[in-house]
Amino acid sequence: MKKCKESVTTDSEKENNITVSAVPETTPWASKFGRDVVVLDSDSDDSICEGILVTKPKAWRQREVDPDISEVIVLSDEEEEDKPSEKPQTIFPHRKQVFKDRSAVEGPVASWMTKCGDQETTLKRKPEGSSCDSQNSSVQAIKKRRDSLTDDSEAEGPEPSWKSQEDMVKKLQRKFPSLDKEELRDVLQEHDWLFGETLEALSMFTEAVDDSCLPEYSAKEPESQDDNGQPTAPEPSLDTVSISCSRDANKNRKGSVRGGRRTYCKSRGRKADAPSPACADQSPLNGDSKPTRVSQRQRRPRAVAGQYSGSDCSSLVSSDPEVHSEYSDSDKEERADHGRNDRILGFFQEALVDELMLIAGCSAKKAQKIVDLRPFGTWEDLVQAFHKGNGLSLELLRGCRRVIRERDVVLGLMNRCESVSETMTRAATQVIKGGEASAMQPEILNSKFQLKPYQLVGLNWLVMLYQNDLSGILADEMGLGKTIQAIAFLASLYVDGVCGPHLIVVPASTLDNWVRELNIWCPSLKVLVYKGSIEERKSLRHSILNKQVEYNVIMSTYNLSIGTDSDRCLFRKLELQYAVFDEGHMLKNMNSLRYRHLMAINAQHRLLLTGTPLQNNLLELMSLLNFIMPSMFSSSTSQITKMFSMKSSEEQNIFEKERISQAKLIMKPFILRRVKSEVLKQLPEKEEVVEFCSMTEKQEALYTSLFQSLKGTTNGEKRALSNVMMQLRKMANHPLLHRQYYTSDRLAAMSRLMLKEPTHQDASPTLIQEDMEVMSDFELHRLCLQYPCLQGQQLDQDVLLDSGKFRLLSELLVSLNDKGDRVVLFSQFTMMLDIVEVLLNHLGHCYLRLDGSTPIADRIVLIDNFNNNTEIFVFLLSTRAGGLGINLTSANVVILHDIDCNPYNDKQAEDRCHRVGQTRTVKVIKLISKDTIEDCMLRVGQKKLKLEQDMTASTEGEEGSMPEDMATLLRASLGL
Ligand SMILES: Nc1ncnc2c1ncn2[C@@H]1O[C@H](COP(=O)(O)OP(=O)(O)OP(=O)(O)O)[C@@H](O)[C@H]1O
Repeated sequence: MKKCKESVTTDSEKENNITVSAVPETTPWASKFGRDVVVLDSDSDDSICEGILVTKPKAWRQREVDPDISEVIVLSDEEEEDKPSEKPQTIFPHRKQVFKDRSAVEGPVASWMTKCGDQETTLKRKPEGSSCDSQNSSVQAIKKRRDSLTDDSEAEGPEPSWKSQEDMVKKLQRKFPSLDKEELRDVLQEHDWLFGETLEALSMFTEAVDDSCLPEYSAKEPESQDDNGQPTAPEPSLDTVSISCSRDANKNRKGSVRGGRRTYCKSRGRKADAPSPACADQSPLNGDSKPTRVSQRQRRPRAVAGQYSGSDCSSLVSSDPEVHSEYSDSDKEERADHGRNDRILGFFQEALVDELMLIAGCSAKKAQKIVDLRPFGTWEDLVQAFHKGNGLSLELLRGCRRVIRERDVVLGLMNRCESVSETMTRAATQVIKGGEASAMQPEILNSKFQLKPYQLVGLNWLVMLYQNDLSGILADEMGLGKTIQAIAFLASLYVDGVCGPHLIVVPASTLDNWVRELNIWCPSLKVLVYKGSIEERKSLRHSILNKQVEYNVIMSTYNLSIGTDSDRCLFRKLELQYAVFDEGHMLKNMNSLRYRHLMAINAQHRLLLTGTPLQNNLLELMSLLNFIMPSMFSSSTSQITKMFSMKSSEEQNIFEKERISQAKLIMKPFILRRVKSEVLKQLPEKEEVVEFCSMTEKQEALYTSLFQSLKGTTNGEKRALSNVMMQLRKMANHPLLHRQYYTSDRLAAMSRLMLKEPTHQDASPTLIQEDMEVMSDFELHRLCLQYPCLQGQQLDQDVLLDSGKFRLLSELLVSLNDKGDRVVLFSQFTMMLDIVEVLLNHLGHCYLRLDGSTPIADRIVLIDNFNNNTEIFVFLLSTRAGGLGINLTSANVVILHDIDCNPYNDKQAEDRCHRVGQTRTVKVIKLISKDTIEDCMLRVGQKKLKLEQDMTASTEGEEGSMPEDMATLLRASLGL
């Protein structure tokens, strides 16, 4: 073997991005085993494996105690790189330590761990009887960390415990029965869990009711009904709700519902006296002066009232004379009541089944019943139809109003976005009229390089956004040169006298590459890299704040820029012009702590760069939009969340399509996306091949037996299923990721042997065995290589190489090598990469390796080595560490040893080779273990990719016909 550089032994795998989604039983895999199948999905927060819960802090915080979980490993929500590594003290130091007892980690405590970056707060396995100490010490450690995190006066206060949060939500729900739990949780979160503030803010909602109204609004059927289903007892009416709400609203017509957003305004430094996000609607783009959000909420329904045709309708207004006399004296209110009922009537008359199902409590069956009962000529007809006999209740009418209100918010947002689009159209027309001059690249850009036509378009688009005081998302496909366009844009600002300071936040793995590109493309921009140890950063902060360093651009990573209170404080204080976020899809979760911290960065404008803006659902896209334009979106996040997280019963029906077109409309002004096939015609092809590998006989037997043993244990429980999936995935890839060769008897013998090692003389063999029991065969094999006393216990080479994928891979690599191809090979599992190394050594191939444990400084060196030294045949990369932002155009073959549950992660990985600079056809080979869980993952992944296609598809007839000339390109890119 010719291993070109010593590979680093990695940490145990971190499959911490897993959720479960159901796969129809009809899939071949499912039918083969005759059971429900779920597939792990990369966006979840945790996975359970063999009773060990591997979770993220947020998920753990939200998790109920699960008796199946014996141990907990809490990972960070953050990316795995560039965190200070706290090496655990274990019997086998390379293994991750675990919380022996989950009760040692309270939800909120765990949540604080997110703030500590990626430090895996873990416990040492201790002899029985001492576990208590360990638990205490872990709690101490966490508490200590928690304290240290709350030191900074500018830092947010600690979040209350999960239980207190729940209590607050419940209390609010009693007060605001029309709002659902998630919505209330959102608002509480935005108000930093200050109950009083939240209550005050919520009181401004038109839907607020006081406690005295509560019994009336409980969501239950009327006590008794007459033959027509009409309530015989006084029934809480929809309008009663609105009337008492109006009272609250009238009292509080001031400020924003989400006063918590003040935090944002405060953090915006120079914009501190600017209007709150809601007020930012008063942008020059929206010529009309905007009402406060409260009044917006009240007006919106009227603005679109009449959308549904209604006939003479009597309202469900309460017959209570007191209520009536007190509030119904306003003609306006009355008209509103009628309008509202008209719309409800119209909705029930016209909505599709899926739309009806948006109403809380409206099942598919009920929705179908409503459709069958049509037409409803009048309001009375409708009310009469909603009775128990029909399986319907009047509660559905109230629910309908909520749905209409949510739609109105989204509609209002769409209107605003449309108006922004119009302004952009005007600006684009001017750019086009400006001709060549507007298309030139900034003179301070290195003249050795020429921006490509579409990159000039991108540059102009960014300039237009800036001129219109908007932020945006440059979402070109991976490898089209987003980095370069962003640099060109900063250069153009510099030429126009806007010299910074700007901040560029990037994943650790791409930091050095960015610095290099900045230096090459625009040496005039002075770059300061904000990284290093806590001490080094402290000194940097001092220099920055005392203006002792000159710079235009500060470069930092996602973790370091918000790693500690002091880091966060720096970027809240600095008055930045632009904050650029590379791989902006990292901000797809608006509930994450990272999101909130980054949101607090004090920048006039934000620019997100991402090649995969839309990964799982429209909601993630909304999260990105909200990040860049909180002024536009923050008032609608709850509604948007609901609107875009609704599941439709049928795939791609009219309703689904409508939502996609709504999302398109909303994002249009803020997102620019081009794909390679449209703009980079000279780029060589990318060929994709799926290689279905039969498992080896032994592997197949093990897989089936594992499947059988897992079969009874799941009971359909989602979490248990995720455990099953992970175990099957491992087996489908390589049996050594499990443990079966090292039986318990063998481990008992080995643990006694271990006492011969000077390092383990005083250890307890029972504990050693206990530690060994949780290791995989491959880890144990490695242990045997490490300790002389275990020599002779190693696994044989044929066992190490016994996997279906290896059989195929061996042949494949030989033939690729013969052809002079160069390969990058990705795997999700670092341990899998370890085993692939064994194969490469066996075959004598020269290789390099990069994964999460590779020091940041070494990464660019490794990448350069690979790109420059054609002797190196294979580059092994973990999908997570090596899949983002790096350039490996010297390779022309990408092998995905195992696919990701999120196909966009695979796409990112593939495009390390398929990008500007590639001269050969790129072959992407996906290895799939035949008749295993991987089959399903592949299918589900393909489905997911469809959403992106739908979102980015041009209108009919335009596809692939994008012309190359500057003006038309610009028009087409902007969808004008
Ligand atoms: N106009 C150009 N001339 C020469 N080289 C270019 C040009 N545009 C881009 N490149 C090169 O192409 C490669 C890909 O560019 P870049 O890294 O900016 O793409 P990206 O869209 O940011 O990719 P990713 O989404 O993967 O981060 C880089 O090596 C870059 O230097």
